[in-house]
Amino acid sequence: MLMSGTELARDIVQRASEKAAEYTSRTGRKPCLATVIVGDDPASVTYVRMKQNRCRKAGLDSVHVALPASTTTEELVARIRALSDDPAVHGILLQHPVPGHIDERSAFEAIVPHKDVDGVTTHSFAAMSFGHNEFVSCTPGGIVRLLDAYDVEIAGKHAVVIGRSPILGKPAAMLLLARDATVTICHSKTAGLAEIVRTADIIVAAVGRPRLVRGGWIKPGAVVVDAGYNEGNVGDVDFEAAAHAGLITPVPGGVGPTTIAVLLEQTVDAATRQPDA
Ligand SMILES: NC(=O)C1=CN([C@@H]2O[C@H](COP(=O)(O)OP(=O)(O)OC[C@H]3O[C@@H](n4cnc5c(N)ncnc54)[C@H](OP(=O)(O)O)[C@@H]3O)[C@@H](O)[C@H]2O)C=CC1
Ligand SMILES: Nc1nc(=O)c2c([nH]1)NC[C@@H]1CN(c3ccc(C(=O)N[C@@H](CCC(=O)O)C(=O)O)cc3)C=[N+]21
Repeated sequence: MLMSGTELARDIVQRASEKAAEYTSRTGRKPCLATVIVGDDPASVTYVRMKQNRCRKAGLDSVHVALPASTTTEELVARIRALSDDPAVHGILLQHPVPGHIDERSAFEAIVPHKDVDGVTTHSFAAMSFGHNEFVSCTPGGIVRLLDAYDVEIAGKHAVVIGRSPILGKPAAMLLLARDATVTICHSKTAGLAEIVRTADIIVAAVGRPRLVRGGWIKPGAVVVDAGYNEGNVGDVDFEAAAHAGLITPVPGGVGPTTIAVLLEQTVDAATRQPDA
């Protein structure tokens, strides 16, 4: 009934850390992830710290760039370009969302594609959409890995993705489309959300509203992926009311750990592929 992200993440991280160790014995260096955060939203600071801890445990290095909320687009782009040019950095993650006055898209595009281990650039998005095997957006990539690990058939199924953010909803929809799902993307302007969700075989909740998805919206036997991660460790799905789902991810222990595992895996792959490897 439960799709355990914790278990899947353990396997992915285990393999990534073995590859990291090989890389280190070959080059004398560790794969290195740079994390960039703008402003001091406490939740974002927590996620970034979590990512750094996981890196360390798996034998990766991480460097952190913390910028004030008043940072301009130009300043942020310049910092990210510098990381793109820094041979000691193999992967770059810019924490979404950035403060509203910043052009987030320009900042993402300053990540050179071969360091885009969080899969946020236009290049990576296009590759995902065409089903090419490059860096995927970590959370959506983790979601598809979870579905595969639990033998969920995707082709021909109706997948309803709620949310269309550049790091989650939109790329999740493209990955599911590339796997031949029939995809509906819902967002804040969607009319009749409950009725649409009721027709879903696979539901991906990616909004950031605690318990937005009610039990009555879930078709019996549907597969429910709750990517929401809200204050108090609650997801976007009313978990207690979803006992009739076929499979469901818990929060915590579902999508979150898988996301970080994919991030580490892609950082190791980035290091391995870079010219000096
Ligand atoms: N576990 C993990 O690894 C990750 C978890 N998260 C979590 O997932 C959630 C979403 O994150 P993120 O994508 O970054 O959030 P954003 O705030 O960037 O995007 C939220 C999306 O939800 C849509 N939305 C808002 N309200 C409604 C509504 N009432 N009905 C339908 N759609 C709505 C918005 O629509 P519109 O576009 O119209 O504004 C938007 O597309 C958060 O809880 C976050 O913490 C995020 C990333 C990774
Ligand atoms: N560019 C970008 N990429 C992201 O991937 C990204 C981002 N921005 N902005 C913020 C969100 C949030 N996010 C989480 C990752 C892991 C957990 C996670 O592992 N949670 C644990 C709980 C951990 C705990 O609280 O102890 C779990 O669900 O089991 C949660 C949230 C990634 N995000």
